Amino acid sequence: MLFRPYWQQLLLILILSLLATFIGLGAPLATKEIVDIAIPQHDVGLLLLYAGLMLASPLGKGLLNVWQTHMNNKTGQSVIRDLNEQLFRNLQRQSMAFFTRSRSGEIIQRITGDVQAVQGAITGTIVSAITQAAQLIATGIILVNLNWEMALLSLVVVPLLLLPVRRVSRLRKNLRLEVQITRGEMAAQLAETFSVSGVLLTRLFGQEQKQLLKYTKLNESVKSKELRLSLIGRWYGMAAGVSNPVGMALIYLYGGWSVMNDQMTLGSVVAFVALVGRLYDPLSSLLSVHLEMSAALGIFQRIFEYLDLKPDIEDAPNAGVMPAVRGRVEFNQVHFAYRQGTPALTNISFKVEPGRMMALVGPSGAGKSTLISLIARLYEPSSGIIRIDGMDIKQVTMESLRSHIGFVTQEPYLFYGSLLDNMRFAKEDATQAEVEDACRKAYIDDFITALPEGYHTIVGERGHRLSGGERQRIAIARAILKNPRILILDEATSHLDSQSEAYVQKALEELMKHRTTIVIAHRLSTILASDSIIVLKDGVVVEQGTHEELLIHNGLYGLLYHTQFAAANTGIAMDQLA
Ligand SMILES: Nc1ncnc2c1ncn2[C@@H]1O[C@H](COP(=O)(O)OP(=O)(O)OP(=O)(O)O)[C@@H](O)[C@H]1O
Repeated sequence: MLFRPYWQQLLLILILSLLATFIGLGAPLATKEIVDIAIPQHDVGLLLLYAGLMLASPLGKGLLNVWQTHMNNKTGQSVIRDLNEQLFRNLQRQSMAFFTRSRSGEIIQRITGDVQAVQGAITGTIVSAITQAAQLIATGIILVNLNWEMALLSLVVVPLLLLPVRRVSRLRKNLRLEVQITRGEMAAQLAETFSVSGVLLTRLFGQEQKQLLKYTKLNESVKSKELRLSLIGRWYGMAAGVSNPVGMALIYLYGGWSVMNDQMTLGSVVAFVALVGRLYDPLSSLLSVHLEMSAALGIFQRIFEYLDLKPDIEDAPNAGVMPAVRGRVEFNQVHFAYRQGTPALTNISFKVEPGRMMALVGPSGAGKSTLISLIARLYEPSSGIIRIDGMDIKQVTMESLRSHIGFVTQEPYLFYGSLLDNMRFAKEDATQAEVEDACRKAYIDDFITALPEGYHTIVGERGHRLSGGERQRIAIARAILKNPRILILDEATSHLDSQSEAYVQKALEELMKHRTTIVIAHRLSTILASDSIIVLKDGVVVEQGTHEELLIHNGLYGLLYHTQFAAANTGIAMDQLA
């Protein structure tokens, strides 16, 4: 499948190999003529001719080999490039659920390590198999023509080579797979241990030794398995090496006896022995190709598992582009579960009119984050419909849907790069002026321009050089730049100092203007500013209405509200009280 686009190159390689093989066969045949004809007949001219042929033949073969090896590598490298790209593409299509159940280090290892592990098999083995097979066939034909009895005799050793192959290849396949799985675990551990949060956690809990031990164990296991892998290969190589002289001895015995009885010329025997070498070489190479391939097979399976991975959420076949919207958001009897049997959301229904603001409140784990993630189709409801301006979000492309939605999360992520690049993630072609304008509206422009490198300041992998409040305002500026109709906000629970808090609050007010906003609210001011409130508990809407209505009702919201008031001065967020 991977080689299909390169069939022309493969054909050319095959032709080049056949040509090289035939040209290479000239040397032993010339030996036969020299021994049988030129020397006995004292023909100097013929001797010179065949001697010349003996030189020309390897030269021609060598030149063709250089070209063919280049073609081999080119095809192999192209296949690897395609494989890498296809893996990347397919990973991009996967749903959030896939990434929450995978370890990021393992994903990286699968793309880099696994592809690297089969690189040898792709560039070297698959293509060299063609060459070796060509040489085997060409030599075989000539041998049969020279003397078919001896040709048969030379095959006596073949079973010796073939017998252990099955067992050896199964052993190697399993071992190679185990090595790759262990390497995946190592990569995952590396990624988790050396992430900023991982390092912090390890240091604070003094777990360095324990982690080192875990890593050492994995490392040691890779070493011993690699050693076993190569040892198995060596034993097999030795068995193959011993079988060659056995074949040669048989041929000399039979050939010598035939010459003594004048049934064969000496030249034929010499040429035959030289040619048999060319039969055994590709034969053992082919078998090593087989071994190499079977070892790589397990890894290929892992790669194809990733290539064939079907995304949980895909665009409908007839999905259209969501046009400009006014921003009416509606949930109709929506159910959702991360795992079957444990519902995270049950029968959720509500409407938010364009430009209005709805607050989500409720205890921790109630399903607030889950609910907002469904709007951008990060997860798929098990039943029910979510509509934007009356359009079922499943009937439009995810790209167009998400282009109308702005997300500001509690832990805004910043890629490694300049602040400007990070801002342009929201709008690729934004001019510097547009970026600055958005930052001004998000009350972060002053801070950025005061930095020595201003908008060109590099922010770390997770923006760790910035404080929580600054990061949030950057995220808000990013959303302003994107200018979506629908805004989804997860208000930070982490406490900012009152000045940062005021800045973030002002930035948010700017951002929410004229947009439909759904906010996971932790601050009373946000709740009071909302047009409607939904109270979630255990994935169910327990109360729904305006602040006044809910207060009169005096249920969970009433409780939350009063305790919030009581705690207002101590700065405890609403959900922590529930
Ligand atoms: N990826 C996931 N896989 C499985 N279960 C999950 C996943 N994400 C969340 N949950 C579970 O779903 C439930 C709802 O979680 P959710 O994060 O939506 O709650 P929340 O109301 O936003 O809580 P908080 O205010 O503490 O952030 C929780 O019981 C949580 O453990």
